[in-house]
Amino acid sequence: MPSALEDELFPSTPGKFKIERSHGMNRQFHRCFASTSTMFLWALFLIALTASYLSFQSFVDSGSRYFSASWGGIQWEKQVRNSAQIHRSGGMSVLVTGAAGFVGTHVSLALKKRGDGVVGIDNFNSYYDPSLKKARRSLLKSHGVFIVEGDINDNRLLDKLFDTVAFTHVMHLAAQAGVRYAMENPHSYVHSNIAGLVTLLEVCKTANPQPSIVWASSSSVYGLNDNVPFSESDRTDQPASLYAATKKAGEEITHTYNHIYGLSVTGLRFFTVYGPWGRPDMAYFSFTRNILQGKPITIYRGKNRVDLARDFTYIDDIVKGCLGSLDTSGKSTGSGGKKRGPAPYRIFNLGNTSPVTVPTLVSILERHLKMKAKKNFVDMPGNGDVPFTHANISLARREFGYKPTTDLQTGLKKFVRWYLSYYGYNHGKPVN
Ligand SMILES: O=C(O)[C@H]1O[C@H](OP(=O)(O)OP(=O)(O)OC[C@H]2O[C@@H](n3ccc(=O)[nH]c3=O)[C@H](O)[C@@H]2O)[C@H](O)[C@@H](O)[C@H]1O
Repeated sequence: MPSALEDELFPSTPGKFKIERSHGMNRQFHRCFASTSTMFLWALFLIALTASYLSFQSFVDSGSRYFSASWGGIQWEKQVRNSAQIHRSGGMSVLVTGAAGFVGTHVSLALKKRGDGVVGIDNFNSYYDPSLKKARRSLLKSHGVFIVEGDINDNRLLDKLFDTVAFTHVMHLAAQAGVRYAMENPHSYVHSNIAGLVTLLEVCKTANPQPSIVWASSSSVYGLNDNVPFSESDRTDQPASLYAATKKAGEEITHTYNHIYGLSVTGLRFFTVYGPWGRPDMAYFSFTRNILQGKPITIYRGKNRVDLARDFTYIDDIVKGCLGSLDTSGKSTGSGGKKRGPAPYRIFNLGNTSPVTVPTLVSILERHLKMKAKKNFVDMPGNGDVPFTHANISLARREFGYKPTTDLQTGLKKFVRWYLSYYGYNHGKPVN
């Protein structure tokens, strides 16, 4: 039996076996052997502990995934199928991504109203106030459109949706929007506009039947192009923001899937879309809020104090363009993940064809709100903005009769009416 002194000198805790005094070889050999076997036992113990920890973790992971999943189950499938039901002859069943977004809500509603089946998907992220997205969801729900809460990067969810419904079309509007925010959070653009897009295309390519895809590109792809008005054939290889670069990448990525897998693809270059239920991060929206609250607004100016201008496009015109694109999209040709023949690949500008300067936008808002703005003019910071946009829309006009009919004056009047009915005059002001 080892003595207490021995215990003190040769503690049994592995890793602490340091003391080697004047003991004989025999004893050292004995200790060494003893420590090796102890260490071996400890190693075994640690391996067993790690293994059981890992399997526990994976159990917890899959368990929490199962329990926290907001989709799946008989009731859920029933809601998806009901929402996707077509109520007109020759109608389509459309999966709308970003359905709780600005354009997504309007397009979903228009499709549903004319008798098409619509299922939405949206991740309800907090890029801007999610309560506005939830209000849009309620609006859609009241018209029989169900929005699944989930991310387009979740291929299991997308597979499940395609297992549940044979979607004829995908209207892909989910994206990280905003030109200037790309400097703050670049990875969110890669996550949604690139990784999410690829995940969606991977699912579409293997779906049977393959859906036709219409998706939101952006006027920002024209970047530093200064041919006016912007035509689809103009160069788009000089993006001025990461947002624009990810949208341009989307055009190339969708081309690849069209080329290899026979997916029918239509990319729509939207020009600064505005209107009721719009995006609070956009200038017309935040200007309205600030004017009503008596707060100053910042108006960017270009080189040599030239006013910036945008081809502001009213949401109802954009919706017509989206529906026209879906109706003329042509079929995908692949099946079983294999291309069976060439499929359409199209790109269209959806703009208004009459650019308006930002100060003019502000003066229209002042008139509708019957309030003066406190204006700060600032030189355009180098944050991704371009000086002007102007769409040539002849291609969309030729293909599906696209013809915008709402000028900025009329469109902003409708926006202000909606804004005041939704938020009231006191939006953001403390109630006394
Ligand atoms: O067509 C597009 O593809 C894009 O349109 C939209 O981008 P933009 O055209 O930049 O719209 P928006 O932010 O409303 O700024 C409008 C003008 O106000 C100026 N602006 C802006 C903010 C401000 O505080 N001051 C200001 O002068 C600003 O310099 C600009 O001149 C979408 O947001 C984008 O997601 C994308 O879809």
